[in-house]
Amino acid sequence: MQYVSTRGRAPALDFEGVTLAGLASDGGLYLPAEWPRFTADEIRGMRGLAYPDLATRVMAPFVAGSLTDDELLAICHKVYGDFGHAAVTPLVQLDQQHWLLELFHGPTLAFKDVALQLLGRLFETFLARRDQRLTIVGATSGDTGSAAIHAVAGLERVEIFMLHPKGRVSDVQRRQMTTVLSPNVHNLAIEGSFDDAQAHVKRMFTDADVTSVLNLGAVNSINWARLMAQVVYYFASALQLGAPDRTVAYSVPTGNFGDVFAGYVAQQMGLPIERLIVATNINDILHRALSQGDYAADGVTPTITPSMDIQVSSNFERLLFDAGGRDGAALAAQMHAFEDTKAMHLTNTQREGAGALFASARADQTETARALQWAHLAAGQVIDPHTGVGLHAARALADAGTIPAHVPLVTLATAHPAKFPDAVERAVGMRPALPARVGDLFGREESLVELAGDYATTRDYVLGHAGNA
Ligand SMILES: Cc1ncc(COP(=O)(O)O)c(C=O)c1O
Ligand SMILES: N[C@@H](CCOP(=O)(O)O)C(=O)O
Repeated sequence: MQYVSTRGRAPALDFEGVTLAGLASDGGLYLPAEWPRFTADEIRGMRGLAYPDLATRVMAPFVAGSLTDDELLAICHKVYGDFGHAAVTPLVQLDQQHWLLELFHGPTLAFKDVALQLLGRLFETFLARRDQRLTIVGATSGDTGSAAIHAVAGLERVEIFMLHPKGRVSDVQRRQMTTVLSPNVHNLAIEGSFDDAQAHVKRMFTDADVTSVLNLGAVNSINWARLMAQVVYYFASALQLGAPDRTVAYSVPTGNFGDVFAGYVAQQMGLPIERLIVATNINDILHRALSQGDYAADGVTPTITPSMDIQVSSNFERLLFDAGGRDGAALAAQMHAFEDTKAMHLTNTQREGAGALFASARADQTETARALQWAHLAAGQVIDPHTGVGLHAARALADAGTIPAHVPLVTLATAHPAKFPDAVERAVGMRPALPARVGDLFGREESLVELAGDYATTRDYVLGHAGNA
């Protein structure tokens, strides 16, 4: 399998190459040159497979040429054998139509573990093959950071610098990052928003002062391998609900557009997905883009769903490229104009390409709290606020008839409620306890460095400290 950049100028790479490269050298994001497709019979043949076997079946076409099926299967067994639930990503029924897909049974209690645990193993495998080291720079609004740190802490060939917006992640999220005291882990709290942190990270990949001395790698969803691993749970859940003989709809709490783009990939591969609902909080650039065609970032407002406090949404570029006819040069011009003005209009082709599959909705804080209350009272489930955004959108679009009543509607439960205990307690009157597997988080020592919000400060810190692990 070969991968091409959304901006059309970086060299095509194989799976090993894109996994280690992260961002393409032209500033674009890598995508498979073409979508592998399963027939209905092939999908039917996946019914009943255990998660590691299913994961191997779904991901095999993407890794072809870089890993054999046996190598991939061995990695999947190691990774998913350690999850806290035998089903890895269990489905929970809420009522006749609504389901939750619990994605938080990994080590750091968020959906990010499903992909990042795998990515850590892939880094190990490919770096050993090449006898290389990797310096990872990443940005997090709370969950990617801890999942990535847990995936690479202690790895001999990898060092990680993780940027988070100072004071804008929950205490549990921060401690899950800063209490990992491994010498190859650096936590940087920077002034500003997640968007600022993400912009610094992307800039480092195209900054010759950095790339001439460091072999940079990415753990954010700009890295294709992240999205590939997330495609699997769409297959796992849809198969349980009757696919390929029945369509299924999903509501996906969205920030960087990675998780929902993985749903788009599943549909391109032949999974019968009725609709993908893009659910945003009040930082609703994606809802505005999909409903009105205007993609305009106007500053981030902190909310009770901090992981989704994002306005510049990395993976939307992948959708604009694919749905817009895969014209790299045109997209590069569109993205450069957006970088200058922070606004762009979607073309008709892009709107039509996206409109057939995607619907969108936004939830304010009151609506989010009401969704938590409904899940608790009507279905006995305590859910996290990000999942609440998704559930609000799911119920709103089902009530409006956008999703027909006979179509099962799955909301992705992206984090464990104990990661956001204050917001959950305010909404439902009870404080969710941290599962025993995260241990004594509040009794541990923290280590982090606070930095000013400008690019040069972050870059100089990384250059000054890389290689000292
Ligand atoms: C708990 C939670 N829900 C939802 C999201 C949004 O996912 P994505 O950025 O893939 O759209 C995030 C962050 O990415 C998250 O941490
Ligand atoms: N919500 C994310 C933001 C980064 O998203 P990613 O999926 O691109 O890594 C977080 O929790 O850090």
